[in-house]
Amino acid sequence: YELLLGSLSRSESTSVISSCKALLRSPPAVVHEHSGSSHRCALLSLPLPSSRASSKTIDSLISSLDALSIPPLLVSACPPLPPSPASPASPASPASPPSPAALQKIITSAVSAHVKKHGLLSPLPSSTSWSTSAATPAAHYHLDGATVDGRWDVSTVLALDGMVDDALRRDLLSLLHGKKFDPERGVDGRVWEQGAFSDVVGGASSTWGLRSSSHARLLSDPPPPALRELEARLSKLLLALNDGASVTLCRMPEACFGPSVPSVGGNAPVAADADGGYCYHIDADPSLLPPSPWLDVHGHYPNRCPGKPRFVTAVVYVNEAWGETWGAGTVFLDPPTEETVEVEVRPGRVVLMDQDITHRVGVPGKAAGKGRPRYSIAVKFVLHPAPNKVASLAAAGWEPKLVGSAKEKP
Ligand SMILES: O=C(O)CCC(=O)C(=O)O
Ligand SMILES: [Fe+2]
Repeated sequence: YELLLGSLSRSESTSVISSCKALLRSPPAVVHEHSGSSHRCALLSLPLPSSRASSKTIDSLISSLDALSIPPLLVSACPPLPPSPASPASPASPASPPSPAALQKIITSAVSAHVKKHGLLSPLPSSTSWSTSAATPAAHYHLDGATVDGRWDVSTVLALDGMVDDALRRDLLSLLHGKKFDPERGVDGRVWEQGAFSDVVGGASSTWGLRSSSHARLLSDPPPPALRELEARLSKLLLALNDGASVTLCRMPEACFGPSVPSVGGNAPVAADADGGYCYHIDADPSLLPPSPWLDVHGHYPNRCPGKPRFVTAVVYVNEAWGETWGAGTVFLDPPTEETVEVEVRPGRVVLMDQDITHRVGVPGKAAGKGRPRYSIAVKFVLHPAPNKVASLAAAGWEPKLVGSAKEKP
């Protein structure tokens, strides 16, 4: 049998081979290694007696690789490939490897089958009558400055007004409370429950979280029309900011984390949460993902790596009204310098942010009243860039304010 594995660096394939050696009586031969595409791979020849034995061996091989934190993409396990249509001059031996072009073709089609099977690339619609010229930047920050792989890298926070008008904001808000309920009076107990939400793994919390039935409504497929419209506006804006068709906005697929980390959430902080109810957290970091079908294709990489999907969250503040002194803005932290910036809450404001930024939900001040919640809906996306490019979140003319380590560009 031949085994085609993807997402392998040279050192990863060395580990794969030693794992195979440990599992099989005779070690596999590396038939071919290919690194000429974004899907690195190795084609290994395994001495497997039958298809039943081979699926068992392959399962344990994959588990042992998972245990080693090596993300393999098993793209095919099949009887040896026929020799490539070689030129008549080359010897037609059955052991001769397929040509790089033939191998590339096999990999490409195996990878696209895997991508399709796991819903890793489902572009969001961008058709909407909303005009991107309505979007205006209310705040724009760069944080987390660092040289990554020889490139100066910063993360972005961009607050946009004019994306969610009053009608859309009202429809989004109505996803968070029942009909005829006045959302300014406190959370709707049919939609929210206390302690259902924690923004850090294993965190205990007395804050309000969506009940699972309300959460399921937000996550429904197709999405509620208001969410669909929000996503279409975002998608249209990002296409415009990145010169047309070169980027693709998708929901963060379930195949990244499984169902325990959903792509849509709601928040309803109240003044009573001031005593440590909300913690700093990151939403996700593609360099720290657990083993998953997503990891098998994309591997680990730093967010904003050229050519790689960028993990981005959009937070929308959906209250009917919000007083200037009521606080509750989202707080963003630059860990190396501990500098923070806060984006202020305005009804309908959208905050776009890199998911690896350390941030926390803002809690309303006493002036907001004891029980008045500040509502937000947070949607997680992956933004696929053009080949070898970093997809942009802001227009060229929208000058960022540099925060903390972002000022330290060498
Ligand atoms: O509502 C906010 O201020 C931020 C929301 C957030 O960080 C989240 O839902 O992960
Ligand atoms: Fe968050």
